[in-house]
Amino acid sequence: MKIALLGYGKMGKTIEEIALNRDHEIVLKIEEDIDTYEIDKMEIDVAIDFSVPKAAFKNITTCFKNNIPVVCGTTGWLDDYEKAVEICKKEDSAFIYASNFSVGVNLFFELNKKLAKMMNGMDDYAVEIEEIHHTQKQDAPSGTAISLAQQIVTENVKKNSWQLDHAAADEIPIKAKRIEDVPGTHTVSYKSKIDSIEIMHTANSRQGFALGAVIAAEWLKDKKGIFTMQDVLSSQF
Ligand SMILES: NC(=O)C1=CN([C@@H]2O[C@H](COP(=O)(O)OP(=O)(O)OC[C@H]3O[C@@H](n4cnc5c(N)ncnc54)[C@H](OP(=O)(O)O)[C@@H]3O)[C@@H](O)[C@H]2O)C=CC1
Ligand SMILES: O=C(O)C1=N[C@H](C(=O)O)C[C@H](O)C1
Repeated sequence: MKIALLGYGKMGKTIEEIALNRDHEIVLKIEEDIDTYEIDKMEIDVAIDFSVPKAAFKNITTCFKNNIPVVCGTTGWLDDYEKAVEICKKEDSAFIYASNFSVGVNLFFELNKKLAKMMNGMDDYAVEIEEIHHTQKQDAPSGTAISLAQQIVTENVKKNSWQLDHAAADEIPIKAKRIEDVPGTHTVSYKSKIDSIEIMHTANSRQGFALGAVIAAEWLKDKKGIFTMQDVLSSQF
């Protein structure tokens, strides 16, 4: 498979290593404005975007306009997600966005949904999310923490949204910590005077995110439409 890497930082480099080990070819590495590169003249099977929040929307939609399917892991640009989906549909292209491509985190998401369903109505417990990432991270809270919060909101009748730090009664507080070299740790806790319940996912490296993104790209290559990591994993496991 011929892969274009949109973003060649920590994740782009880890994805390259995994893609080469799985016999794919990296035909393009983009590190600046996508218009600088002549992607319309290139043969690309799939693009994988792990860039920066301000570049993701343009990168993704430029690929759709050139009939290139896109796997996107960049976080912090989701105000434009629906617009990207519309453009993908109009161009009859293919798209997967996931706040987290690791298989472990996607299992953790399922656990989070189950626990949220069980805790709905347990009013003595206060729910909170904490995420810890490396100090270079541009966005806060993390995309994964937002996904966890959205999953809880779907299950909990008393919570309508999330808020960084100080939350109102109908909001889930998210604490974002930045500590050097941490790849990504997420904790969901329910605390009462009597006891606490916590679930936690700790990434030990970036390998899990990168492997998940390459698996998603292999899955997406010849498809059309809008998909999620759940679609990918339910067809694999
Ligand atoms: N969904 C998931 O599973 C995961 C998502 N992420 C997300 O992926 C993104 C990238 O993370 P990470 O690799 O750690 O970040 P890095 O900062 O290491 O890499 C981002 C790269 O994008 C480059 N870049 C800047 N402008 C553009 C542009 N216009 N087009 C393409 N690339 C550009 C940067 O170049 P320069 O440094 O020169 O500006 C940099 O090399 C983040 O949003 C992060 O939250 C990370 C891990 C997992
Ligand atoms: O920036 C990162 O590094 C990560 N970003 C993603 C997020 O915002 O959730 C996923 C992972 O936690 C690493």
